[in-house]
Amino acid sequence: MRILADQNMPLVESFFSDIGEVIRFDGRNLRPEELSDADILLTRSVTKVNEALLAKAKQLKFVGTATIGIDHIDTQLLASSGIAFSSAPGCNAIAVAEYVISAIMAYAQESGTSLQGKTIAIVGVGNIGKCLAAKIGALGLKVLLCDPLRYQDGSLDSHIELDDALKAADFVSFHVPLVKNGEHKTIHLLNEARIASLKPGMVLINASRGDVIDNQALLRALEGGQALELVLDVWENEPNILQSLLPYVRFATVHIAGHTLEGKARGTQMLYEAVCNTLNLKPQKTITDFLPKPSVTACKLQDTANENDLLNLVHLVYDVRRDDGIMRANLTSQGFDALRKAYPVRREFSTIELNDDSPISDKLYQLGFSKCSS
Ligand SMILES: NC(=O)c1ccc[n+]([C@@H]2O[C@H](COP(=O)([O-])OP(=O)(O)OC[C@H]3O[C@@H](n4cnc5c(N)ncnc54)[C@H](O)[C@@H]3O)[C@@H](O)[C@H]2O)c1
Ligand SMILES: O=C(O)[C@H](O)[C@H](O)COP(=O)(O)O
Repeated sequence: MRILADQNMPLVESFFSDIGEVIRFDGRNLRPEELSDADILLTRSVTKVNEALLAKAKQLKFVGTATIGIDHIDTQLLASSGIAFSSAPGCNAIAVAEYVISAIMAYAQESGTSLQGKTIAIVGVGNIGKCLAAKIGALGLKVLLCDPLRYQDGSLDSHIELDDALKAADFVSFHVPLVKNGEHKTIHLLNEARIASLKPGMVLINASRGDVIDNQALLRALEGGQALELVLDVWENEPNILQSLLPYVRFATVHIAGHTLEGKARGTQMLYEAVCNTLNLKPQKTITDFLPKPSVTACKLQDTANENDLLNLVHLVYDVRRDDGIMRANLTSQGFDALRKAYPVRREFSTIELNDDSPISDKLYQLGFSKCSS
């Protein structure tokens, strides 16, 4: 069994070496000939799986992407070709939610803004949006949910129209899939007219897909003096992004919101389970067999702990400004993809255990920190 796997996918050898020979490829430059004798193809988001790529595949049984987004995969083609397919729904939802939390707290700290009573609109309330909504109340933010599809199918009790959310909220965070056609298309969901309608000074966060915001229209608005705060993890036309946006962005990162060690490893595990299912094998391994122990695993909170300590703990685990600094310092010399490949280790809040008897313990648990096991 020949298993082709993206070079940026962790733990493939650990999970798959009992199933077949693992051959690594460069995700942006995979050639159709490389698939001629492949049985399994494991990608991340940068490989377009389409008719041209599969032209020479003769024995492909399974295609998997260790990501949540599937806009790079022609799923209809796979179905009509009898090739099993799996993505990794929710694998990095916690990582993206923690990215947004870190960014909002860093913004509040830098601007001297109190978050108490401020409003966040979450656009797209699937795995990530729900995860974020469950956590963000710990910061005192009021949550508005915008997801017409989930409201229509009855899985959401409340829904605010996007145009109303954009005028009302203090923070707007996008968590929609990239959909290019149809009634609920999301390409340029935030178009020129909607950008013009944004509440002045609003904090706009995009960790979904770059094409959800018209980047050129955004740049024109900013150059024209529109007052906006921006947190951008995703960009139109990655890896060749519109660099002239950068000076206007408070926190800019190279599409790494989902890149915790746990988030990426969960993606690989989910594909391992899907391949086992396709091949009628019993899965034997989980990420806990392979993930390294974090360097900090517990903190002791005193009864004097306060909101400042909450901020410090969040940023002890993950401060988005580390990644913003890396992007600004190295984008021109190293390029977008190289920075993604060399992404430093990042762990999730849950890797830290905290005692339950401090004034901020419950809020930190809500954000995702763990309770002391002893
Ligand atoms: N930056 C990153 O590193 C990163 C990581 C993971 C996922 N993502 C992106 O985030 C997206 C969302 O992830 P998810 O796990 O929450 O997906 P999901 O499929 O669980 O949820 C997406 C939600 O968006 C809703 N939606 C669709 N069209 C909408 C519209 N026009 N307006 C409002 N809501 C709409 C859907 O009804 C659904 O509830 C992914 O598709 C992916 O592109 C980015
Ligand atoms: O959709 C996703 O899951 C994310 O966008 C994913 O984290 C993208 O990362 P990549 O596959 O490009 O490493």
